[in-house]
Amino acid sequence: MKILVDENMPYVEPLFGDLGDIIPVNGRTLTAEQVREADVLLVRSVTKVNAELLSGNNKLKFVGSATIGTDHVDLAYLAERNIPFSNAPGCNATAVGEFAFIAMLELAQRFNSPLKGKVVGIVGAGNTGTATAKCLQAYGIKVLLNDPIKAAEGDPRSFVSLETIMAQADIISLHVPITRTGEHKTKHLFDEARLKALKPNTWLVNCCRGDVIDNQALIKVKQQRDDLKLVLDVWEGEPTPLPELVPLAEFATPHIAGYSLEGKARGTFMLYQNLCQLLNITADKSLLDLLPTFNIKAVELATAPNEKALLQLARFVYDLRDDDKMFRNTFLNENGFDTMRKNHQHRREFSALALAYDGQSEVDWLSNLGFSGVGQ
Ligand SMILES: NC(=O)c1ccc[n+]([C@@H]2O[C@H](COP(=O)([O-])OP(=O)(O)OC[C@H]3O[C@@H](n4cnc5c(N)ncnc54)[C@H](O)[C@@H]3O)[C@@H](O)[C@H]2O)c1
Ligand SMILES: O=C(O)[C@H](O)[C@H](O)COP(=O)(O)O
Repeated sequence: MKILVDENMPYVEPLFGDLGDIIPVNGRTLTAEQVREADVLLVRSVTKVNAELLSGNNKLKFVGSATIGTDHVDLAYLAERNIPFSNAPGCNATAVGEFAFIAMLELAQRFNSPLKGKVVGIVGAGNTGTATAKCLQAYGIKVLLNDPIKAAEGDPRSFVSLETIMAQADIISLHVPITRTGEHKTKHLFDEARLKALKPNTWLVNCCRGDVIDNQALIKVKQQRDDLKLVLDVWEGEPTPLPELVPLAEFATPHIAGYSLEGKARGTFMLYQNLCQLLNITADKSLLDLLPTFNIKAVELATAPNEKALLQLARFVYDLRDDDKMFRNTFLNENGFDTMRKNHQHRREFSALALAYDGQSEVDWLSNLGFSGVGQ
């Protein structure tokens, strides 16, 4: 069995090695010719999976995408050809939630404006939005959720309108899929009018898809409004963001909010489970065996951390400033965006770091935030 795999998918060999021959490919430049003889195709978000790519292959048994988003996949075409497909919903939700939370802590430190006490509006309350809310609520932050689709489905959480978020939130974090049609379409959900209407000193965080914000309009508005602070992980026109926009963001990264080692491993693992199920074989590998031990055994806390100390703890796990600096220095290089993604040293999630402290109840919130070992 020929298994064609995006070269940026970790842990393929230990998981799929027994199932067939693994052929790593560049997902961005993958051609129909390369795919012609594949039995299994495993992609990430940069591969357009459609008739143009697949029509020359009549033996494909499975397509998997180790991502949450499916906007790069023509699902109707796969269904028409009866080619089973699965993605990996939730695989990198914790990674994105922690990324957004850490970015907010970094902004708070940079502008000497504590996160504690602010109101955060989350637009899109699915896997990544909920993971972001979980971090914020663990830290005692008031969160407003906007998700008209979930609200209509009867999700029991409280939801507010986008207008309420615009009026009340100090920070807005975007977690919607990109959709271009329909009542709830998200393409340019933040257009010029909405960007202009952001209340003074709003922090806007985008870790979902670049085109949810009109990037040209964002440049225009941001040039007139220094009070707005931006965290941008995703960009219109990836892998070529508008060069004027990058310097306008406080933190700028090349679509790596979901790049935790755990998140990427989970994505590959979910595809492994789905393929095993399809082939009717037992999935006997374990996700836990894949992950290396973290390089810090435990951090002993003498007191419950204040916000500054919390950021220090978070930086043990992920120092966003490093990725931001590297991105600014390299995004204009040829293939700079993709090269940084390919060579990215995936960070760990909070759960990799064990904390030790004597008075458990004072730091319960740290385990709710995801750190392990607190009070054990
Ligand atoms: N930067 C990254 O590395 C990264 C990582 C993971 C996911 N993503 C992107 O983030 C998106 C969200 O991921 P997820 O796992 O949370 O997906 P999800 O499907 O679990 O949640 C998306 C939520 O958005 C809601 N929604 C849709 N349209 C909306 C609208 N107009 N207004 C408000 N809510 C709306 C949906 O009802 C859903 O609950 C993905 O589709 C993907 O594009 C990016
Ligand atoms: O949709 C997703 O899951 C994310 O956007 C994903 O993490 C993007 O990473 P890629 O698949 O491009 O490596």
